[in-house]
Amino acid sequence: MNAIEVRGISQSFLQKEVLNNISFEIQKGEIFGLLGPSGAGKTTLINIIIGQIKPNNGKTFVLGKNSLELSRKDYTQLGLVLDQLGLYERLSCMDNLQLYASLYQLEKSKIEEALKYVQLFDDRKKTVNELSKGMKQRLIIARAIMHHPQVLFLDEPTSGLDPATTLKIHELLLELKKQGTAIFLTTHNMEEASSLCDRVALLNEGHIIECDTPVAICSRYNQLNTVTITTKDHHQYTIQNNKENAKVLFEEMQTENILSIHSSEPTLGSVFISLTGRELI
Ligand SMILES: Nc1ncnc2c1ncn2[C@@H]1O[C@H](COP(=O)(O)OP(=O)(O)OP(=O)(O)O)[C@@H](O)[C@H]1O
Repeated sequence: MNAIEVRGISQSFLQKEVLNNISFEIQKGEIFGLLGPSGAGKTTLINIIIGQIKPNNGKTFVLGKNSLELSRKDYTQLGLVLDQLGLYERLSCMDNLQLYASLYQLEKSKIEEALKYVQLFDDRKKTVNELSKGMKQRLIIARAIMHHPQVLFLDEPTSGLDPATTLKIHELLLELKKQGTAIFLTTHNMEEASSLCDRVALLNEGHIIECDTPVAICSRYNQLNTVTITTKDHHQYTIQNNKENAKVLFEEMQTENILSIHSSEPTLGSVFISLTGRELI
C-alpha cells in the first residue's frame, strides 16, 4: 500500500488554475520533495492530501484511505509541520507539547522522548518566546512526531533557518525515514531537495514537469553539463561538455594557453531554470 497516492488532482481558485492533473505516489520510508516557486500550489496540494480542501477534480489517498474520508483515528497516523503558528509563546516547550499529548493520550515519556530527539530536552522549561527560530522549528517537529506518525508532511521545514539547524533537521528526517515514516515535504531549496529526497517533483504553473530521483532528473539534462575555460590572456568561454567539444578542448590544451578548466554539472536548480525560464524562488 502506498503511504500517499495523488490521482489526477486539479484545483482552481477564482477561475485561476493552481493545480492541473497532478499524480504521484509516495512509499513508506520514502522522502518525497515537491519543488516549485512561490505560489506554485504546494501548500494547496498538502491541504488537499490531508483532506482540508476538496479538490475540483481527482482523488488523494493517505494510507489507502480517501483523504475526504479520514477519521479522527486516521489523523493520529499523520504529523504536520505546516508553519510556525500554533505555539503558545508564554508556555514552556514541555507545556506546549503536553497540550498536544493530551489530544493523543500520550504518556509524559513520549514527550520527553520527542524533546530529546530534537535536542530540546535541556531547554524544556524555556518558554517559546525565549527560543530561536530554529529551536521553535525543532519544537514544532517534536510536536509533529511525538505520536510516531506513519506519514509526515512538512511545508518548507527549513525556510529561513541557518545551515547548522537545517542540517540537524535533515538528520532528524533521515532518521525518521529509516524508521519507515513516509515524508512529504515542500521546498524552494534545490540543494535541500537533492541531498535529502529520494524523489522530487518539479511543479510549475500547475503542472508536474519532472518527477524522479534528483540524479535521474539531472542526468536527463546533460546539455547543461558545461566546461568553462579561462586562458592565460584572461579570455573566458563556456562550452557544452560533449564529444564534439572534446576536440576544441584538446586543441586549446595543446596551445598551453589554459589557466583553468571548470566543469559544471546540471543541478535541479539549473534544470528548473532551463525548463521554465524562472528560478525556484
Ligand atoms: N483559499 C484560497 N482562495 C483563493 N486563492 C488561493 C487560496 N489558497 C491558495 N490560493 C492561491 O493559490 C496559489 C497557490 O498557493 P499556495 O499557497 O498553494 O502556493 P505555494 O506553492 O505553497 O506558495 P509558497 O511557496 O509561497 O508558500 C496562489 O496564487 C494563492 O494565492
